[in-house]
Amino acid sequence: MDVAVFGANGRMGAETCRAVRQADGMNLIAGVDHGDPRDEAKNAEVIVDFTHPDAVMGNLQWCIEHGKHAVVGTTGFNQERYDQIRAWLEAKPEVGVVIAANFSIGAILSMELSKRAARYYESVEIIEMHHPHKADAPSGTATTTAHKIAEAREEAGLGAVPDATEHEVPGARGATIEGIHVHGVRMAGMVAHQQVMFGTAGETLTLRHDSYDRAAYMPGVLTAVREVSSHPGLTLGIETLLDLA
Ligand SMILES: NC(=O)C1=CN([C@@H]2O[C@H](COP(=O)(O)OP(=O)(O)OC[C@H]3O[C@@H](n4cnc5c(N)ncnc54)[C@H](OP(=O)(O)O)[C@@H]3O)[C@@H](O)[C@H]2O)C=CC1
Ligand SMILES: O=C(O)C1=N[C@H](C(=O)O)C[C@H](O)C1
Repeated sequence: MDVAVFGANGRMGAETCRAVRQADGMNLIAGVDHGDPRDEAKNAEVIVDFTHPDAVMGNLQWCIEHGKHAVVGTTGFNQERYDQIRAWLEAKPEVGVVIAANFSIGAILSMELSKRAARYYESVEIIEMHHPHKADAPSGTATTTAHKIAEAREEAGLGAVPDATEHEVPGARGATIEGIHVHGVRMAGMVAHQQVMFGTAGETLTLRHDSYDRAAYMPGVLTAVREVSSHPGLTLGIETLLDLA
């Protein structure tokens, strides 16, 4: 399988290029970075994107128009962006696009476990901690986790999380995503870490995941590269590809 990588010189792109080169049955035919022509990737069957929230939509439009399957790890997505991608895919129904905020198995399990735990706790908050070079906040993983928890809480009939705050320095309670407070830390020495804290009378539960090395993402990225052509349309997350959902 011929694979190209957009964002090839970046932290994740470089790791992905290494992983693809070493993977059985995969050839890295192009590594495209800022300023390089996308046409270098025109013979690829699958394109992996680890670029920037400002760049990824243009890259995806190009992939879909050129009939290329895409595996996207770049973050910064929202409903409007997903709707736009689905609209582009209407003209190319055979093309597969997999977008995952996190490819590491620990992060995926942490999101699944958070979804299961959500119904049992009146309180929940998310703390995401990353290296200081990250462009977006909150992280894509924290945003996705918050949406999953909010959905589970709604299904369970839970109301708003308890919070008596009346006086607040702006930002002190973090960002709010569907009613879930999300706090972001940017810290030298860190890679990617997340704590989901649940609380109810007399107890708390903390689900913590730590990524220490970008190698953690590669099994998930390679699975998505292998599977994307068998999943036409837009797939969000790799849970279904891993038989987890
Ligand atoms: N889904 C997941 O599991 C993970 C997702 N991520 C996400 O991946 C993205 C990249 O992260 P990271 O590798 O740390 O970031 P980096 O800044 O290290 O890498 C991004 C690379 O993309 C390049 N780039 C920017 N625009 C374009 C473009 N239009 N075409 C081609 N290349 C471009 C950048 O070049 P330049 O610097 O010159 O602009 C840079 O080399 C982020 O959104 C991050 O949140 C990160 C880790 C895991
Ligand atoms: O920028 C990063 O490093 C990461 N980005 C992703 C995100 O925004 O969730 C995945 C992981 O947290 C690392």
